[in-house]
Amino acid sequence: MSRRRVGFCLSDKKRRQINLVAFAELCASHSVEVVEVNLSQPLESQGPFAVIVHKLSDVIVKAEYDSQSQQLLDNFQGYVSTHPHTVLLDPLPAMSQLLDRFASYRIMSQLQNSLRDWRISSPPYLEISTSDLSVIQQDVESKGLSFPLICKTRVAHGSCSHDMSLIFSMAGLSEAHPPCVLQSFVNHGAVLHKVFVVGEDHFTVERPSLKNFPPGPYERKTIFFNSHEVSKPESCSHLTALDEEVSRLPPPSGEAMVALVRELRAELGMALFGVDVIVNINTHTLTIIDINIFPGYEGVPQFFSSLLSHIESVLDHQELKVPQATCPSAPSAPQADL
Ligand SMILES: Nc1ncnc2c1ncn2[C@@H]1O[C@H](COP(=O)(O)OP(=O)(O)OP(=O)(O)O)[C@@H](O)[C@H]1O
Ligand SMILES: O=P(O)(O)O[C@H]1[C@H](O)[C@H](O)[C@H](OP(=O)(O)O)[C@@H](OP(=O)(O)O)[C@@H]1O
Ligand SMILES: [Mg+2]
Repeated sequence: MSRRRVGFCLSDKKRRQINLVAFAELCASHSVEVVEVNLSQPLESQGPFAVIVHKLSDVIVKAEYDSQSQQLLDNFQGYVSTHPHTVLLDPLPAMSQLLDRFASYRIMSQLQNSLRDWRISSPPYLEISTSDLSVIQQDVESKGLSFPLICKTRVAHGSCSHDMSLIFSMAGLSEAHPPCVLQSFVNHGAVLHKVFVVGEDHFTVERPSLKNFPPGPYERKTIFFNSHEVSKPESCSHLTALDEEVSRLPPPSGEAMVALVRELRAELGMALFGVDVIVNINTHTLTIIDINIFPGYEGVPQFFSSLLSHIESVLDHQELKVPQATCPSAPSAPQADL
């Protein structure tokens, strides 16, 4: 059995998106064995694994309310804690924090301090846990949020996590249903810059995005939309078509993206993530609006080669660190709970 065995644990949607057979063939030519992990079977008998690449966000979110998903997660965590040399891409605690927009927006907000020289910021936002309208309105006022506001669910993954709304007035805040975040909307000319990170590499891809709106507040009905209607490569709707032509803004500089990705890698401790950046049409400030776990990497033809390169660097590091345990067979002392 190859010492360089890599397990893949993907959601059905992700499995349809990634041609794992083609990736396994590429890996085989580099003496890396790719194995699909069946989460509903004991991992011990499917292992050993030097690395496990996974997107368990579905399971983690469902485990909150579904015992079968909790069982799958326990099965996975049981294997991980008894195989400390198996490297996860990415670690479960790091992934879990990005499932919560309260946590990920705190990270984006803190990044402003270390990226100030690069004129990289993130919009003012509020964590909403109350349905008391007067409290929400006071907080919007006191925290200096500016209308329009974009309202997003606290949970950042799963079926309802992409349903959002644009709120234009204080009265419209009655449609902000907790737990959610309110984030100042930043006019950016309907162009989104998706930064896809794969280990030491990153790739920036332009995407359609929400159009500009006049600064508020003003009486206008709340607009409800799904983010997957506005920022996919083929997205084209009344929400993404500019009402008036604006001069195209220069894209974020390569150096600024290098600085952003370096800070995010250090902060998150992750290898597979995406960050959404827009350019403020008034200040030309680079504005971080979202961080994603293991995104789709659509528009990144180098994804497979970059992923393999990162996996090989992890395997080489393991072989340097623990030569005999690259592909651990004997479980070691259990690790602290995740
Ligand atoms: N503060 C903001 N200012 C302006 N536009 C925004 C802002 N936040 C989000 N948007 C717009 O809404 C879209 C979806 O927002 P966001 O990326 O947070 O949602 P999401 O569901 O996490 O998206 P995905 O998971 O597909 O990246 C963005 O691509 C952008 O077009
Ligand atoms: O267009 P992208 O690659 O950004 O689309 C991603 C999206 O950003 C989110 O990361 C989705 O993940 P969830 O939030 O978990 O739904 C990705 O869905 P996935 O099922 O492919 O992981 C989109 O690809
Ligand atoms: Mg996004």
